[in-house]
Amino acid sequence: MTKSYSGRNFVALENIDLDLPRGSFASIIGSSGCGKSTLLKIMAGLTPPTSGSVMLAGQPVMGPRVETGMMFQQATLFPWLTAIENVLLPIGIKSGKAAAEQARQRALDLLSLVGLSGFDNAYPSELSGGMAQRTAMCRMLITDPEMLLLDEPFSALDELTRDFMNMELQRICMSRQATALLVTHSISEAVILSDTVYVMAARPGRIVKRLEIDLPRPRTLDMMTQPEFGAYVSEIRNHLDKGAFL
Ligand SMILES: Nc1ncnc2c1ncn2[C@@H]1O[C@H](COP(=O)(O)OP(=O)(O)OP(=O)(O)O)[C@@H](O)[C@H]1O
Repeated sequence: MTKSYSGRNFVALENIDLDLPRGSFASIIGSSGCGKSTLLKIMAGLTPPTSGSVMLAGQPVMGPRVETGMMFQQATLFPWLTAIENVLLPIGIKSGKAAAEQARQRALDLLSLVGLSGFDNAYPSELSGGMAQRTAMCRMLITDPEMLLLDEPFSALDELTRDFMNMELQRICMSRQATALLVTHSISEAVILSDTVYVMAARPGRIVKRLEIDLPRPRTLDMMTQPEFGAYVSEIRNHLDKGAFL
């Protein structure tokens, strides 16, 4: 697949070929501007590729689909809706108010799954950054998507909350057999979560390395201290553009 931005006569993505088996977790890591977000938008059906296509369960992706859930760096909750109203929003938009009401218990279950029992009626201004991202995670999961597209979802969180959320994400993906594609700037996050890490380089945006991470599941945070983990981190670092990471 390729993507050019015609107005700028600019090749944002060149010869991108990703294969994400059902239930697998892949990460994309690369320097700023190498096209990671563009790739995710194409996968989500938010923008078309210039050539090539995206297939989801054998069907071409022609536009946004309910089978695909997305999360971004910011929680992007509506401030005038409570946590549970935000979670139910995708159901309301897709199937109407009555369907959203019927899904209420499922939304409560999801909030409880991510440790937000009792916060269903809280407004976003009453939630911490981590709690807001957990609410956004519930909003993504309420439609039971097969495919999760995650654009640096936890990068604005402190390290402890981020580690916790990453382990939650793994647990949810494993229990639902969801397929996930994560964009991240963190090498260790990519290694601890992924079955496959794709390293991208810029101008034009392309994949320069595909690395299989052969660590057992479920992954645990203490694996980060193991020599195999360190070896994966070093290998990825070697393939990244010099100076792209601090
Ligand atoms: N709508 C657009 N029109 C023209 N050029 C664009 C558009 N969107 C992105 N680009 C260009 O495509 C390239 C890739 O952008 P993209 O946002 O996908 O990169 P990224 O790897 O996600 O960057 P970052 O890590 O900084 O978020 C950049 O050079 C950007 O300027």
